[in-house]
Amino acid sequence: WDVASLYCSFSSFCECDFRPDLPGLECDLAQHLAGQHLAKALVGKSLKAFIQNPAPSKPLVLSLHGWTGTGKSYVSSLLAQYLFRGGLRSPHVHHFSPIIHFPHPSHTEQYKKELKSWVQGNLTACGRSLFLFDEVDKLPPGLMEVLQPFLGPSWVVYGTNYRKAIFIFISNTGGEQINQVALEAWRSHRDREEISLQELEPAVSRAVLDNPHYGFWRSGNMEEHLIDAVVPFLPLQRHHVRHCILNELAQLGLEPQEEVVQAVLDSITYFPEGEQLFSSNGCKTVASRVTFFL
Ligand SMILES: Nc1ncnc2c1ncn2[C@@H]1O[C@H](COP(=O)(O)OP(=O)(O)OP(=O)(O)O)[C@@H](O)[C@H]1O
Repeated sequence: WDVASLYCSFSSFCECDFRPDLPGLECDLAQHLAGQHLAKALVGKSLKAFIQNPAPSKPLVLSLHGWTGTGKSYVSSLLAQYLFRGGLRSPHVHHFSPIIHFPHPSHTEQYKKELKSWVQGNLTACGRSLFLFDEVDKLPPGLMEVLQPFLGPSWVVYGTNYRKAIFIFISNTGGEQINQVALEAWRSHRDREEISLQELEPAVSRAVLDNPHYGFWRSGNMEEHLIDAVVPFLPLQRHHVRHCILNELAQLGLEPQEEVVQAVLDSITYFPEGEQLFSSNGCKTVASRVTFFL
C-alpha cells in the first residue's frame, strides 16, 4: 500500500487518477469510430449519467457484443484513455483475458478466489477502478459468479464502497444475431442508423443465455439486471473499412493514398457469399494490411 491508496481508502472523495474527459471521448468516437451509431450513443449516454452522478447507486456495467474486429476493444481502450490519466497503463485499469489470466479450466476454484480478492483489493485501493473482461464467452464457466456481489446496488461489500467502479465485458456472443438483423435491414433498404437497440437487445440476451460457455449463463447477472447496457456492435461494410484505413494512414502521419485504400479494401473478404456486404474480420487486419501495401 502506498500513501495514495491508503489515503484513498479513508477518503470518499478520492478519485485516484480518474480524470474523465467526456467531450474528448465523444469527439474521438465521432471522428474515428466507424459504423457504430448504437455503441457511440449508448456508451456516451451511460458514461455521462454515471460520471455526473456524485453518488451512483451501483457500478456501471457494460456488456459489449459483436462480430470480430468491429471496435469493441477499440472503444474500451478509448474509454480507459479518456477516463484515467494513465489510460490503459493506469494502475486502476485492470484488463483480464481468458488465455492469459485463466488458461486452465481445472483451476477455476483457484481463479475464483484470486479474482475476488483482486477486485476487492483494488476497489479498496481505488473505488474508481475499471475492470475489463475480454472474451467473456471463453472464461471458465462459473468464474464470473464471484463478481456478482460487486455489480449490484448494495451499499457496501466486504467493507468496501464499490459503487463508483466500471465493469466492461466483451464477447462475440450475439454477433451472428446482430449481423442477421443488419443484413435484413440492408435487404429491406432500411437505413443502418434506423436499427434500434430494441431490435437487437432481445436477440443478444437470448444468445448470451443460450451459450453454455458464457460466464454470465451460470452467474445469473443477465437475469438480475446487473448489466446497465447491452452494447451491440454492427458488422462493418466496405465504406466503414475505408474509414478504418484512413484512420490508420492518419495515425502513421500519412495523407490518404487511394491506391493503398483500394488495395486494402480489395484484399479483404466479405460476407454473405451473395451480397459480399460485411467485412469478415471487420477492421481487425487493417493496420497490418496498410503496412503491407504502403
Ligand atoms: N468500428 C470501428 N471504427 C474504427 N476502427 C475500428 C472499428 N472496429 C475496429 N477498428 C480498428 O480495428 C482494430 C481491431 O478492432 P477491435 O480490437 O476493437 O475489434 P473487436 O471488436 O474487439 O474484435 P474481437 O471480437 O475479435 O476482439 C482496432 O484497434 C481499430 O483500429
